[in-house]
Amino acid sequence: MLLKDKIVIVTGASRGIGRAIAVTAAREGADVVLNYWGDNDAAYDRRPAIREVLDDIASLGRRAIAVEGNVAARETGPALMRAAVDAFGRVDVLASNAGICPFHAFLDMPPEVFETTMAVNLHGAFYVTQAAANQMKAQGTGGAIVATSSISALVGGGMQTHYTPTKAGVHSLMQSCAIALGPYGIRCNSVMPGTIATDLNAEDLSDAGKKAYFEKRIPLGRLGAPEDVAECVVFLASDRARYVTGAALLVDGGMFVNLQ
Ligand SMILES: NC(=O)C1=CN([C@@H]2O[C@H](COP(=O)(O)OP(=O)(O)OC[C@H]3O[C@@H](n4cnc5c(N)ncnc54)[C@H](O)[C@@H]3O)[C@@H](O)[C@H]2O)C=CC1
Ligand SMILES: C[C@H](O)[C@@H]1OC(=O)[C@H](O)[C@@H]1O
Repeated sequence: MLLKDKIVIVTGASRGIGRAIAVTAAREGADVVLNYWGDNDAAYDRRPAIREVLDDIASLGRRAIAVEGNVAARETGPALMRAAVDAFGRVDVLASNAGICPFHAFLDMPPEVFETTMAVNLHGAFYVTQAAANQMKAQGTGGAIVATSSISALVGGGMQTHYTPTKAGVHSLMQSCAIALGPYGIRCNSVMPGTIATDLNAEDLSDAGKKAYFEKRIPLGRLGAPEDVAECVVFLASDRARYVTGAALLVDGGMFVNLQ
């Protein structure tokens, strides 16, 4: 088991990639703190989603608690660490995954859409990472932080001008944190998923032509599944990746390299 008896915090764990990370970590022997934001789940009509994740983890024989909190709020990171320590005694791994992508054109982008996307995706990742790093440093046991960046850190999207800079920022955050936290034995890496079928892009991909375009562009011939990403996060969080820090792993079925 890759994460036997590790304590893992996952942000954005009620649905999609975060849910898969949480369940995969539990399958690999971890106990898990599940962060989520009910307002976001409600926007997708999925408000009880976290209950299913708690049940999945219990059925694997591992422990989990759910802690609601908007990662964009500065106090959420420290609150997550307190909850983890109260329930399980320490923090070994953070999967900083929560994110939003409200597709919108650039020229008439409402400032609140831009600012909320920055606040959740980038500021949220910063504050939760900072809180986890302080907890791990105080424990003196090292740790691993894996952020969900994106292929969008490397390439653009005309309806994602507010989103792609947050994913480049998350990638850069992990690179700089790898330097800042290496002396404490804390490794920092990111995954860069391509197009993974989740609620986040279900509406966008309901355009059959767009979905077919992606499937054609991806050498492996299919959209990603949340579990495809989760397995890579668990690897980077595990001791198998003990000499890997500051790295970014594309998990995109080969889409990025497919020029022609
Ligand atoms: N789906 C895709 O194709 C890709 C997704 N990503 C990234 O993966 C991450 C997860 O995305 P998906 O699973 O697709 O999304 P999703 O919409 O399926 O799930 C989002 C999760 O984040 C939580 N959340 C939303 N806003 C939050 C907030 N303010 N505070 C705390 N939790 C919040 C929700 O409760 C839910 O658990 C995001 O960072 C996204 O940018 C990256 C590349 C591709
Ligand atoms: C939500 C999009 O389909 C998805 O998000 C990303 O980060 C990927 O680049 C895709 O564009």
